[in-house]
Amino acid sequence: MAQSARGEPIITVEQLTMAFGSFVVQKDLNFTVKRGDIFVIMGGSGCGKSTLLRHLIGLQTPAAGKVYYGRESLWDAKPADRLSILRRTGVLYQSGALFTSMTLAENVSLPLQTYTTLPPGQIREIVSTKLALVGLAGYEDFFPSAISGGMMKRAGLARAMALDPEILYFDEPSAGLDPITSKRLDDLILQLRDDLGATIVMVTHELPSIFAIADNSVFLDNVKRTATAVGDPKEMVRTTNDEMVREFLTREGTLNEVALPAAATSSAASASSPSSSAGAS
Ligand SMILES: Nc1ncnc2c1ncn2[C@@H]1O[C@H](COP(=O)(O)OP(=O)(O)OP(=O)(O)O)[C@@H](O)[C@H]1O
Repeated sequence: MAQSARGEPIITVEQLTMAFGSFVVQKDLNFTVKRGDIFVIMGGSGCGKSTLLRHLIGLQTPAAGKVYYGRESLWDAKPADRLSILRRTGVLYQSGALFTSMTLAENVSLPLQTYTTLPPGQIREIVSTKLALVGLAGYEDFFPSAISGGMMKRAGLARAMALDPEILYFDEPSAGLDPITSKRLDDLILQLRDDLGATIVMVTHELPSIFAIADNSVFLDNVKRTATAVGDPKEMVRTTNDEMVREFLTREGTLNEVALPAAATSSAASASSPSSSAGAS
């Protein structure tokens, strides 16, 4: 795909239906991810967030509908073309998914060894650059068992970035991290987006993260089994008429912790109060 400017559509999902056999997980999904955005896939447990991620990264075939990268339809492309589309993406799995018997340098070098013919010296150099980008300079020879959970996530991130992807996918990056480490990871994700110009698509239900770093999002409703809201979550929390979306975005105890505009906080708080909820939708 030709390079396009920030803000142009990089992924377009059209009328996507996802199913396991006759069990429809989500139907008729429509949304666009713009280049340079941090896009969040959100929704309650079991609504299909990970399944959607699997459709976007080429691991699961749609029951119906399209996933476009630029103008190329991922699932209509020939296998070799699909592979070259997916080569432009990197994935950070929930656990960090590092190989425990390999050092951090060996883990990060894997995609480079698998997909490039670069000489070992150059691979070592790239690996050190990527580890430095995520704050792990000097940790090349450490094994995953010798570092913390947050560091493992960052090493996973360095590996996801090894091939300089245009799009980075994160599956619940903050899962299992304490709030401070999680906030640092958010800052790192923002910094990487700004420095590298990458587009980031992230599955998460961490409200502080969602409000702090998302530019855009889709909300998957696990009862209606379709997307009931698309947009910037900071706007969504103020403007939604959907009870489920509002409940998700104003979960008790979290509104005070996130940096919402004052108007959003008061509107969301009043919307969730018993007196106003009757007219909420
Ligand atoms: N391999 C599978 N076969 C059949 N059903 C599946 C399979 N994988 C997931 N499901 C079902 O599909 C639905 C969506 O699952 P998915 O893991 O995508 O949800 P999720 O939103 O990521 O959940 P969570 O927030 O709990 O991680 C669930 O009802 C799940 O039980």
